[in-house]
Amino acid sequence: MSQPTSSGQIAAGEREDFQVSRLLTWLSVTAIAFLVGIGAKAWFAGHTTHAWVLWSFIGLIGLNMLYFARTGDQTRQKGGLIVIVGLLFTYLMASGGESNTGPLWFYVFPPLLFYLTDLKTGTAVLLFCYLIAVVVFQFPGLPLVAAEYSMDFKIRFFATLTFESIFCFVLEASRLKARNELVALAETHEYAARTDELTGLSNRRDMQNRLAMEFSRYLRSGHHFSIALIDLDLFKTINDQFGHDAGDEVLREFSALMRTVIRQTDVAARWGGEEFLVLLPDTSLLQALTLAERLRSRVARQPFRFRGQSLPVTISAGVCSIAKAGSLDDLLKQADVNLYSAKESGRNRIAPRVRSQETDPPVKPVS
Ligand SMILES: Nc1nc2c(ncn2[C@@H]2O[C@H](COP(=O)(O)OP(=O)(O)OP(=O)(O)O)[C@@H](O)[C@H]2O)c(=O)[nH]1
Repeated sequence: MSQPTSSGQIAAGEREDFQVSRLLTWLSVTAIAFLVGIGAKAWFAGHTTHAWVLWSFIGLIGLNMLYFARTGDQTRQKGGLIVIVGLLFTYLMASGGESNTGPLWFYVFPPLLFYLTDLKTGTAVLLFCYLIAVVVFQFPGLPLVAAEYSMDFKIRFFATLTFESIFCFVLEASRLKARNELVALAETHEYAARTDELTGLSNRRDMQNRLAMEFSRYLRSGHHFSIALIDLDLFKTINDQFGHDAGDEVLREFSALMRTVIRQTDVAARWGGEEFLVLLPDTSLLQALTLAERLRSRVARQPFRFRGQSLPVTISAGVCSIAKAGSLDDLLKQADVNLYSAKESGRNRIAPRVRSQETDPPVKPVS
């Protein structure tokens, strides 16, 4: 049987993906605008090669955006952006940028990295970038390394960058913790809103939604479905004779038994009090009657016990197929009429009756 599922969780995931995707686009566009600006500044300062290198990064970012627009692959888009930005910062560090201020751009990296990746990957990439920075700073004679920095600058650069990185790590860790707690809380509330507390089955509201969905599926594609409205016989007597706790236990035990009898795709709900509704997708009336009969006979044979006492539990059910009804209201009304008729004919039975149904003794009302 399908238990209440978390459709909200999927929607939240999609919303988050959409937000990250918007942020990536915004970041890419901002990076392009900056590169255009600082490239132009370098150009007018006479550093034409530097300007061209900066502008070539615009092409890489543009290609990354284009790739995402065509494939929708957000993971690769993130990876691509991190690699491009990493390369850009390495270049700025090795070349010194303008007036040896290139490494200052590195401060943009830690928050970006921790937001776009998880904490582990972010830390690993950051440590790798630190390593590159150490190599560039310590070996100014290496090919492609054109800048040389004073010892004071290097110490302050690493000290402030380390402080910023730790700060970003802690902030991102607490952001993730708060987010996960919120998601868990939302899931708990959503589950509670769809579930009957006593039995763990769907509640009436959830069942009404599912019935509406199944009915529109039927209207759209002609998929038939049936319902069984089930009522525990003389339940008031059980409560009166054995106590309310015994009644609760019967409701729980019956629900557990019903779960084992119906299919994964069927949905069982507590419709109210001691009444249950089972939705049987892609099921004809005859198949639904067979299932209801199987459930009835399992309940009749199952020994229900509470604190050492044996409880007399049987069920009656009214079954109806959508093929016999013009609307959902009509379907529910007909199932109710059938349930009434099962009760009238002596309880512990299913209506409408088919010849194959077993005949267990009817339940006698206790006066
Ligand atoms: N223990 C318990 N009892 C409940 C709960 N919800 C409803 N009931 C009881 O279920 C009983 C239903 O009684 P009736 O509607 O008279 O029906 P019945 O005794 O089952 O008789 P028939 O339906 O005619 O077979 C009432 O006594 C309600 O108090 C519940 O959550 N727990």
